[in-house]
Amino acid sequence: MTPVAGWVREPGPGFPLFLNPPFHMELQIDDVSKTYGDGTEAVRDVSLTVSEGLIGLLGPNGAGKSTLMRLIATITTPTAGTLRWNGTDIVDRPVAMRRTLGYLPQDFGVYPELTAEEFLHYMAALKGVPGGAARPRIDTLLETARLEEARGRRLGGFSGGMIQRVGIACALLNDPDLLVADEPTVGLDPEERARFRALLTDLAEERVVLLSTHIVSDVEATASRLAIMHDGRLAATAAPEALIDRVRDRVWEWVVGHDELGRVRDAYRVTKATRGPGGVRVHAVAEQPPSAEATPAEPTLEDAYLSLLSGPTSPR
Ligand SMILES: Nc1ncnc2c1ncn2[C@@H]1O[C@H](COP(=O)(O)OP(=O)(O)OP(=O)(O)O)[C@@H](O)[C@H]1O
Repeated sequence: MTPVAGWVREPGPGFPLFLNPPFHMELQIDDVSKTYGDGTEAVRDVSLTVSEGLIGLLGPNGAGKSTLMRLIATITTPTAGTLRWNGTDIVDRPVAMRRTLGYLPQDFGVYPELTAEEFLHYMAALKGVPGGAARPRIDTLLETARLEEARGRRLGGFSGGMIQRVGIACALLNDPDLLVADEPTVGLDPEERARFRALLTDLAEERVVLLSTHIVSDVEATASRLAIMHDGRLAATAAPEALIDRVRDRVWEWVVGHDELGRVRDAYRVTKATRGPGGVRVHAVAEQPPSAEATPAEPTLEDAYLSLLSGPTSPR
C-alpha cells in the first residue's frame, strides 16, 4: 500500500491510458480544538497532515496527545475544526475512518484467562473478520508480533511488552491503512522498547503509523516526521534532523563543580549531566557560551525538544 500520488499515465498509441485510480492515504487535521465538558482545553487549534511513514507525536504528559488520538480514532468529537481521511470528513462519516483504522489505546486491556490466540480470535469476531479469513490472518499477525511461541499461553502471564504486542496484533486485524498507537512503550524495559520500536518501523513500510510518546528516544531513530505537542498546541512539525538543526551552534559542554549543578540547571536548559571525578560534565542549550571553558557540542533531538518546550533559549 505504498502511497501513489495521482494517476499513473501509461504512454501508448492513441489516447493516453490511465491505469490506476487516484490512490493515497492522507489524514488531514485542520484547526482542530477539543475542550472537555469541564472546560479543559486539551487540544487547541491543531493543523497537521499525515500521509506516509512513521510520524512521532511527541509531548510531555498532559500535552493533549491522547485527546488528539481519540479524535482521530473517532471516539470523541472536536469542538472546532475538521478531520478528514482521504478527503472524507470523519466526524460526519466515522465509518470511513473506522474501517481502515488500527488503534492501540493507552489503556489497552486484555482478558487474562484467554490465550493470545483465543483473544485474537475473540477480537476478530468482534471486529467482524469472517471466520475463514481470521485463522490465517491471526497466524500471520502472531508471527509479525513475534508471539508464535506464546500463542497458547494465557495473557495473565504475559509481560507488559508482550501485552503491547498483542495490542498491535489486535489493531492490525482489519489490515488498517492507518495505525495509531498511544504511548505504547510506557512501562516497557529498554529491550522490549527497542523491539517494539522495530516492529512499528516495519509496519510503517506498508501503512501510516502515528506513534505518541513522551520519550524522545522512542522516535529519534524511527520517525520520518515529528509533531511536537505542548499545552494542547503543536509547537513544531518537522523531520527530526530539521529540528536538531534548529539548535545547532547553541549547544555547549563544560565541566562544573558538583555543588554548582543545581545553579547551572536553574540557569540553563541542561539535557545531560555526567558525573566524573573532576566534576560534572554538563550538556546544555544556550544562546551564548555559558562559560569561558564551554565548547560547542553536537546537538541532539533531546536538546531540540526541550528547547521547544521551554521557549526562548537561555540564560533563563
Ligand atoms: N475526559 C476528560 N475530561 C476532562 N479533561 C480531560 C479528559 N481527558 C483528558 N483531559 C485533560 O486534557 C489534557 C490533555 O490530556 P491528554 O490525555 O490528551 O494528554 P496526553 O498528552 O496524552 O498526556 P498523558 O500522557 O498524561 O495521557 C490534560 O489536562 C488532561 O487532564
